[in-house]
Amino acid sequence: MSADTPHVLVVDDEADLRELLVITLGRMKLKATAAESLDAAKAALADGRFNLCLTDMNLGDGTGLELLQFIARHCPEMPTAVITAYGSMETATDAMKYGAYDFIAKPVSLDRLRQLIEDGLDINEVEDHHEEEDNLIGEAPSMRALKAQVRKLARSQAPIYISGESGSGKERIARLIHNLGSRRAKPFVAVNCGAIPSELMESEFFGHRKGAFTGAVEDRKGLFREADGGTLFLDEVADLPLHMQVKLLRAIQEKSVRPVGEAREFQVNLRILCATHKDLAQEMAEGRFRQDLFYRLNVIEAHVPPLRERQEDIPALVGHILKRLSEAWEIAPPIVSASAMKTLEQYTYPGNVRELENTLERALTLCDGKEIQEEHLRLQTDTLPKSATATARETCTAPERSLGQPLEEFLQDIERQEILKALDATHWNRTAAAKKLGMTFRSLRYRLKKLDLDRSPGESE
Ligand SMILES: Nc1ncnc2c1ncn2[C@@H]1O[C@H](COP(=O)(O)OP(=O)(O)OP(=O)(O)O)[C@@H](O)[C@H]1O
Repeated sequence: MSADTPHVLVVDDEADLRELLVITLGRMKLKATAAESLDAAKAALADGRFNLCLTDMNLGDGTGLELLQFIARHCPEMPTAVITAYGSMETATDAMKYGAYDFIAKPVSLDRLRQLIEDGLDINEVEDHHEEEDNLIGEAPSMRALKAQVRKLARSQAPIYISGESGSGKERIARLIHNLGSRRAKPFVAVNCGAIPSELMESEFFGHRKGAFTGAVEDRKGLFREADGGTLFLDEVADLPLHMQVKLLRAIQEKSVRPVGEAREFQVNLRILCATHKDLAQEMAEGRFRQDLFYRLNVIEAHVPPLRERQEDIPALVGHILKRLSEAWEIAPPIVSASAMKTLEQYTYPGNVRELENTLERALTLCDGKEIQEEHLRLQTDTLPKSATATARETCTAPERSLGQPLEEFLQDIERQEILKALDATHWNRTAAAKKLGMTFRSLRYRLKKLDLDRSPGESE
């Protein structure tokens, strides 16, 4: 073994398990040191440098949680995983809150153990991927703290609940956690739970067999299996109907799914991240969100601050967004006049970064392509912000059905116009827009997707 061979510390008071772990590590060509108690582990850590630690939760003279606390103080960079008794999810959750990157339940499966060790050692490589962070603009203290938290969370396998207002960047944070973590080479699958009609949800999530129901013309894998090995991001998770919450909980607990119309179960290995602009704790308190699922998903919370609380980041965001838009539009990036920038900095953005994007997109449409001036922003309180799409549509009067135009298409035009009007009037706050339109948030999300209005042009996938 060379000096570069990763060195793993194994802590367990049960001699049999300790031995099994040491043998497995040896077969993986890794160096192992075993400690039989909390004190012995502390002494080993004080003596040598380790790339990874695997610890049992019961250590005779202490607990795995105490060891995690010691590690957090003395060697926070070292990834640590815990071994828990069968079925004790609460302990596993606690351990992840104390900084463990993952856990493995007894009886220990060798395949799972190998995966756990590989993931842990891969964490050391994560540091090389910092350029990913360049896509997350924000140097305000709250954003710096969030980035530091994201770096830590990327090293863990814990489920994360990302809270924050609509358009504040929750999905972007989820992607960053994935891209910085050990699953980065595997898929990141984002699903908007509010946009899937309730009756299609089970088959969207878990897949179906051809012929399982009318319309199931071919086999479908489902999002869980598409994300296998990677990360599944459940956006607007509070919009999941209760019957799906039960099924989701089961899939997470069993780490397996059964497609509709299929007799077999399929194992899945994924990390779940979720987000909602709603207050999930309140949804739970009011009985709309299952408590058991809440605790399973919300092991650690990351909060994305609203844009109005980090106004110092606005100039950098403006530069970043205009660069992206001008690349997509194949034009040179425009300059922003000093007074326009001042207005942009002072505005409060109920729709957060997405509203800033829409504002700039509209301004870019309205300006001469060289300089964005204050009047192109339309952010004065007496003039509500509008989307570029809406501005373009403003030039048309009420739609008139042209000869031969299919009725369906004509009705969609009207639907699109009404939705854009409501979104403009509410600063692209979709909850408020849905209310204004007299429909549920879920239904609005569904229509936005259907009409291809859920993403601004130039926005990358
Ligand atoms: N810090 C940031 N730096 C650069 N772009 C950002 C940042 N935050 C958000 N964005 C951009 O703003 C838009 C909205 O972000 P995102 O979709 O992540 O928000 P969200 O909170 O998930 O929204 P929703 O609640 O509607 O799902 C995206 O185009 C995203 O790329």
